[in-house]
Amino acid sequence: MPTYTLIAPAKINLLLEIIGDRPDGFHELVMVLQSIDLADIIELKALPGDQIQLNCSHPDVPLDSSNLAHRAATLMQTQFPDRGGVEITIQKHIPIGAGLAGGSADAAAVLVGLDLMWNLGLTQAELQTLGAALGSDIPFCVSGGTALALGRGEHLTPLPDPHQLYAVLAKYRSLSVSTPWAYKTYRQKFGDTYAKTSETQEQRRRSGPSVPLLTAINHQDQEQIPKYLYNDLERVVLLEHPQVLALREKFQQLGCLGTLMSGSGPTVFALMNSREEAQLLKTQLEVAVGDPDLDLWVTQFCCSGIQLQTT
Ligand SMILES: C[C@](O)(CO)[C@H](O)COP(=O)(O)OP(=O)(O)OC[C@H]1O[C@@H](n2ccc(N)nc2=O)[C@H](O)[C@@H]1O
Ligand SMILES: Nc1ncnc2c1ncn2[C@@H]1O[C@H](COP(=O)(O)OP(=O)(O)OP(=O)(O)O)[C@@H](O)[C@H]1O
Repeated sequence: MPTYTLIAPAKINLLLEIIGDRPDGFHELVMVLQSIDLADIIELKALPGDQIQLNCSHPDVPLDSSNLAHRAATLMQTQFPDRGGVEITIQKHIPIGAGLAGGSADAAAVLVGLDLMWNLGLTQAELQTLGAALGSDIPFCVSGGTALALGRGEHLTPLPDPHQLYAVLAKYRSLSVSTPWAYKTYRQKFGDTYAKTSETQEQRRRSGPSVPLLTAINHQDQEQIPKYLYNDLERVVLLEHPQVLALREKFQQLGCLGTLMSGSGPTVFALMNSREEAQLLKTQLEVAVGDPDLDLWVTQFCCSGIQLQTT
């Protein structure tokens, strides 16, 4: 049986606005999500029966049914029974608990890979619906690129890709942030400011910080885009982790187009116009911070989600 090798890009949030609560206990969001070329590699091999075997050399990645990739395989077996088992090997490159949707990207790769392996012919929308049952970032990870995400994060509208932007990523290796903790803390601190009705939630969407960013993206006004980066979760995560706030401030001092924490963090990114400028900024931050625990990457915006590796 052939091996299916899939590339699973990470995402950064160019915008994350919290509108209010939903009946299902999640938050109503406005997000602009962007795929980047930092990716996990997922290999799928058919196994007999219905066994799911998970391999990953990264010590912090669970190998049991709590792994999102494992949960994606179980979901596919439930929806499409008697198609066989699968061996999943994850080559981890996306840092864990970083705000980059590492687990979500792996789960999205398993959905796409099993669709191909079992020759199901599912549409991207069908795969995204399956993904939404597992986690709010997974639908975007299936399709990737640049997208507006509403609802819990599963209602996606593709946007023109702001091509040729580069993101320098900075994350302390020893620091991860729990997404549930970030949202729970935000609700505790700012829940009284939430829009409570569907009308007021719609008003927030039409008048919030996403408006100028979406205008700049839709008009492909490259220079304007970085000016309108916005993330509500910074209000809890940067307060809890001052060393992450310091990274954001250092990027600003060194000079970049714009800087923001991605998702629930703690990764902070800074946008630059070229790989050379991004590489220089990475080196400058390395020297300025001088902490061996700080990991840095130079990444480029990419216009796709899960891709089958053909070579
Ligand atoms: C922070 C982001 O990564 C930004 O892209 C996403 O909003 C979170 O995506 P995710 O990690 O796939 O989130 P899920 O696994 O669906 O939910 C994890 C937890 O985050 C909180 N959560 C998530 C999404 C959302 N719209 N509202 C929430 O309050 C809930 O407490 C939930 O139990
Ligand atoms: N395939 C996976 N890769 C990494 N972490 C996983 C995976 N499956 C489950 N996890 C668990 O999920 C937790 C969050 O990891 P993940 O890297 O997805 O966070 P994240 O990038 O912040 O996600 P998001 O940006 O969607 O909030 C980890 O603590 C890990 O235990």
